[in-house]
Amino acid sequence: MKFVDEATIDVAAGNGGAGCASFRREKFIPFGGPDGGDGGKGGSVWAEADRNLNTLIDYRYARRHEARNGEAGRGSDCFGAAADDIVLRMPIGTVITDLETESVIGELLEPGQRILLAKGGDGGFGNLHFKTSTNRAPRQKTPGWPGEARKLRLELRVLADVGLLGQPNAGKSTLITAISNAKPKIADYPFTTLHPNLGVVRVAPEKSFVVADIPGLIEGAAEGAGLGHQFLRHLQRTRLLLHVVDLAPFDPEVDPVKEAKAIVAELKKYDPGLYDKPRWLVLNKLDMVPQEERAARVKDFIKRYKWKGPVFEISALTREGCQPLIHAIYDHVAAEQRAVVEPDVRFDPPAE
Ligand SMILES: Nc1nc2c(ncn2[C@@H]2O[C@H](COP(=O)(O)OP(=O)(O)OP(=O)(O)O)[C@@H](O)[C@H]2O)c(=O)[nH]1
Repeated sequence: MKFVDEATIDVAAGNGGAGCASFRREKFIPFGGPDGGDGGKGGSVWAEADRNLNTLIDYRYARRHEARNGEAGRGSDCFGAAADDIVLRMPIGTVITDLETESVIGELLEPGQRILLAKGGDGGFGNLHFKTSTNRAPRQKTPGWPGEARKLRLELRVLADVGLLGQPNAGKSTLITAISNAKPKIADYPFTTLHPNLGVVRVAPEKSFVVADIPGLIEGAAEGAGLGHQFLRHLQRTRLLLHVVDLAPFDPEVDPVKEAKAIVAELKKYDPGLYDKPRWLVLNKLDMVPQEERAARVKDFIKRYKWKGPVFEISALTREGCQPLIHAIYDHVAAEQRAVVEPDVRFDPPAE
């Protein structure tokens, strides 16, 4: 799966229709007044977020999108018809940038959200418009205004619902592979995650969420040493962070509590927004801990780490404990989604 999906398109709104200069010409009315109508407005071009789309691929082929011009005004007080707007449907997470000014026009974040890409030109004035008490037979009319035209870059930032945080080698890639459709590169040496791994986790046919690795978030990342900068942006809408901890480090000198604290300190320094997200602890590699020692090891970790939030004990390798984890994640993500959608639902208080 390609992480960033991009396309460049041209959009052109319609021009406004020209105003008309005309005079009433009727039998028995010798000096009919002006009756030239205004031109119609040109169609505008909009982007609209559609939750059923997940790629910009169509825009790599269909690159030019033009709305129609407004109709010209006519005599007999006829105003030109406005042209219809056109609406380009795009996936949620699309960022739209004006290529000429390099400024971001907007980002589609919620289903149904619309962003104006190019405004249709207003219609010109017909001579009807210029009639005054002193000039009863104006011949003026104005052409329609031109519609806006722009060259745009569309960039899809996949918005992960869940971000994975953890020291290199904690088992993040293995966990993503265990629970999702992603096939990240896994190696038993640190820093294998050079690209963010993304996976769709399907809990049931219509129930899924997106999980993403947060790569290279290592000590020093906040100063720019890590690889995470670019990608952390994509995690801004993440609803939950899973902090994956290697509970059975290969090197006995390594203390998982210290490691965990270091990562979280880094996160706080780098991105307070992400730091404030709900965070769950995922204690990994339990298959490496003898059965009889597990409970004590987990208890000791939680106590020394002073952790009060949710804890999951898993082995990403054997997949033990992964099912309860993904169901809990789904419930959390779905509840948060409802919370986002709910303000749209009107609630009428009962009549007194
Ligand atoms: N025994 C055991 N080994 C695991 C488990 N999860 C991961 N590993 C191993 O730990 C090593 C590192 O795992 P990765 O999934 O690559 O770790 P990561 O956190 O993605 O590491 P980076 O990509 O370097 O950030 C690999 O050799 C995995 O096979 C587990 O639950 N049990």
